[in-house]
Amino acid sequence: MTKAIIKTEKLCKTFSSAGIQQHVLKNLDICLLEEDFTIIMGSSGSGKSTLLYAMSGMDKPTLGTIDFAGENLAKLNNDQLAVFRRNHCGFVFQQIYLLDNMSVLDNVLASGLLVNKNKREVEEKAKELLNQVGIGENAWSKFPTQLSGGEAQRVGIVRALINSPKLLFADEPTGALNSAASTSVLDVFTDVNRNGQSIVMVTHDMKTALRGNRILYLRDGVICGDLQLGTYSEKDNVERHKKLKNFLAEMGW
Ligand SMILES: Nc1ncnc2c1ncn2[C@@H]1O[C@H](COP(=O)(O)OP(=O)(O)OP(=O)(O)O)[C@@H](O)[C@H]1O
Repeated sequence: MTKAIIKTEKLCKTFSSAGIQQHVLKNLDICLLEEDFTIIMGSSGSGKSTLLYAMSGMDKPTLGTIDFAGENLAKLNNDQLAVFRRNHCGFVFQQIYLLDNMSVLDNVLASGLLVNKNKREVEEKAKELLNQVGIGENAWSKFPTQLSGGEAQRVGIVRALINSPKLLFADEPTGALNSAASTSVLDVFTDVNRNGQSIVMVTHDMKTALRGNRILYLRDGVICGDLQLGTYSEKDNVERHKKLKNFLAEMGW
């Protein structure tokens, strides 16, 4: 049976500013499964990024618990959380901040060596992953400013994967890319998920959402829809598109 990778119970997040409280996440009980490619959708301001940050331990919940692969995140102090994130989470954001003064390969190695001190092993893995996402040897010594947006994002994905995270978190990873670059980046996510990597991704984009096998819809801090789409395949895209479109229409998207 597939195991849960994340389980939240009564997860709440409230922001306070100028004496006003905003309840952004409201009593969320969510279970994400290993090897799933879960998509989080919802209108702007519904709490998607806040949920992603809470589940990854980047931000602490106001109330409730998060169990991440058997670890209760509430029991970890800030330093332990930082180590936990480094060892078990990968992050891909809309803007990829590669270090401009380092080559492509060194950017990836810098992250890998934080966890594994064996440079030969890390380098081998970095090269394998770079090849896997279509960043060939001729690009390894390039600097980030010499890359296209899509290439930089693919390097960002490799950097996020170098420490074999249990879960890859992505927040609008194709938001800044044109259509062709976005497709090549989505193909990478599809491939890594097919290799067993669990992914949870926030997106506003239907084409991106179609890559997931499960769609959670967040409205006003509450999960109000949960669609099983089945595993992505290039073949049944019309059917998937129809199913997702109907679901989103029901959600009032
Ligand atoms: N650090 C913060 N301090 C105060 N309010 C915040 C903070 N982070 C988020 N919020 C508020 O929480 C609400 C939800 O924000 P969040 O970024 O999670 O929404 P979202 O669904 O990801 O939106 P979008 O699709 O526009 O990115 C917003 O009203 C936002 O202003």
